[in-house]
Amino acid sequence: MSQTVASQTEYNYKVVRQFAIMTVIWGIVGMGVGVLIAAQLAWPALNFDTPWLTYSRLRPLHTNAVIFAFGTSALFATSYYVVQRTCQTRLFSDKLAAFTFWGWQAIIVSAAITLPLGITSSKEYAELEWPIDIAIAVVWVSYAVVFFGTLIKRKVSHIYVANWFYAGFIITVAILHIVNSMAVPVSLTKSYSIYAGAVDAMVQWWYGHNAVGFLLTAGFLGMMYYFVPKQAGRPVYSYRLSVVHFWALVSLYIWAGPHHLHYTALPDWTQSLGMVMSVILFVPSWGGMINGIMTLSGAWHKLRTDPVLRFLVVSLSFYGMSTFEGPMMAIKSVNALSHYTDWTVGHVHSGALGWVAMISIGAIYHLIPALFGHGNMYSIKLVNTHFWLHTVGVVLYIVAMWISGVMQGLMWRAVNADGTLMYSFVQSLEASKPFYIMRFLGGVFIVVGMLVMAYNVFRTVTAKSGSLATDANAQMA
Ligand code: HEM
Ligand code: HEM
Ligand SMILES: [Cu+2]
Repeated sequence: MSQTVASQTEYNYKVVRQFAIMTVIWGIVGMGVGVLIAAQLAWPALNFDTPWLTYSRLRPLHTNAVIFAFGTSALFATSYYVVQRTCQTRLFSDKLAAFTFWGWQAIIVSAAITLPLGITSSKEYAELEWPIDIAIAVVWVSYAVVFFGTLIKRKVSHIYVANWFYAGFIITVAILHIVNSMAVPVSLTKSYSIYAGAVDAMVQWWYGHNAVGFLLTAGFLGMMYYFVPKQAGRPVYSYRLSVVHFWALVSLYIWAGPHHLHYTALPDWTQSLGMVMSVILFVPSWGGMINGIMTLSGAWHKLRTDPVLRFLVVSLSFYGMSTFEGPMMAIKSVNALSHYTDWTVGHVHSGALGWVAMISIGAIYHLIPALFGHGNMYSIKLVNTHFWLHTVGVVLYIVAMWISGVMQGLMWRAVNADGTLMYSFVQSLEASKPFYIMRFLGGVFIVVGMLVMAYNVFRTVTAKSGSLATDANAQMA
């Protein structure tokens, strides 16, 4: 406890606390909207004939809320924490850090207002209109100044590998966002991309794919390299592997975007290049996963008693699964079946709910007690309950989408002896309905888990200092 007080004066934990709490809140909101749109797909009456409640407007609200509010708040919280701890110095500027917090929250609120109103640039994961885009660029550059400023004034000579991944994520997202958002405004709420045709599509998916590679992957690998060793109480399995797979990952990811544009007007050689780079990308991805999982060598028994560690390790298994599935789906003949189907949506959520959400949830469970002066969460049992609710939910979601996705792909390509289509599109929708209900149920499990987390966090934050057990095993027994 005294150590915590000392380090609180030395480090800026306020901004970390703020982002950590908002991670939980935006997680509930973003995944709650996910459950709503999942329900709309099963029961279309839930669109209520109201423009701002229609699926088409709420779907981007979901993706923006989970990626840029939930996931990115987790990245802000953990990167600000990790960079201070590993550089043994306070953040470069408290004021600028506070600006990134309030600025980012303001951007999220403006997204939550404009998207349901139907104000959109129509570029996936970059829907926000130009005034908000400019605000994002300003906040992001401030984030870079705080992060790199802190790295520069570090008190140790070495730069810990987690910071390499956070640094790669911060720089690349800035470049992706600025290049892809270049547009000519025609009014305050409408603009047109400066790119046209196939070039516009390629820029968009260079952005979209690398948002996955650098935000949803590299950033969270930074998280992995700090929180997995910490929670396991073991050093990183191989430091050399971490550096090698960092450089391999960043230099390969950037080429793989065309796998989103197979069989389009994009030149064929570009599609093949994207395919090959995606297949090779499997290697550094698994390098990272193996390095994380092997960090548990000698600490495997802790998985039995520590649900926080379980969140972190299971997230790595999902990371391995989605980065095996992704290269496979990038092969043109496989993509011919998977594209436009729910298989893609299943792949997305094994990455998003399995990898991104689980590693974030694990990291937040590690952070909350540390930030609020406790040895542990209010209830380890409730962390365990959350772990199972989330795991069951993700499995229901992914399995439902695999089945409906492959089924859709096969139904759409089935032909009769005379060459006519065997099934109408509506028949494929009817066949999908049970799986949409199954996905909805998976989502309900997950959101209930998030509410359990919110209660546990609330009780931890408001507990009298020193009143919570410090030994996880004692609580579990
Ligand atoms: C309770 C949890 C969740 C539920 C029920 C849910 C539900 C959905 C639904 C119904 C869709 C639309 C699928 C379609 O168009 O057919 C969707 C799309 C999407 N969701 Fe989620 N979601 C959840 C959590 C998350 C999380 C945590 C993330 C990211 C960290 C995420 C990222 C995405 C993305 C990127 C898409 C777009 C996929 C694509 O275009 O292929 N979701 N989600
Ligand atoms: C080696 C790693 C990976 C490769 C090669 C890969 C490849 C692919 C491919 C081929 C698609 C389908 C494109 C289409 O048919 O439209 C796809 C979609 C997608 N993947 Fe991955 N993937 C990888 C890892 C991941 C991870 C770890 C995540 C999430 C954390 C993720 C998130 C997504 C999203 C959000 C989409 C849907 C984009 C959209 O259409 O809206 N991917 N990926
Ligand atoms: Cu991609």
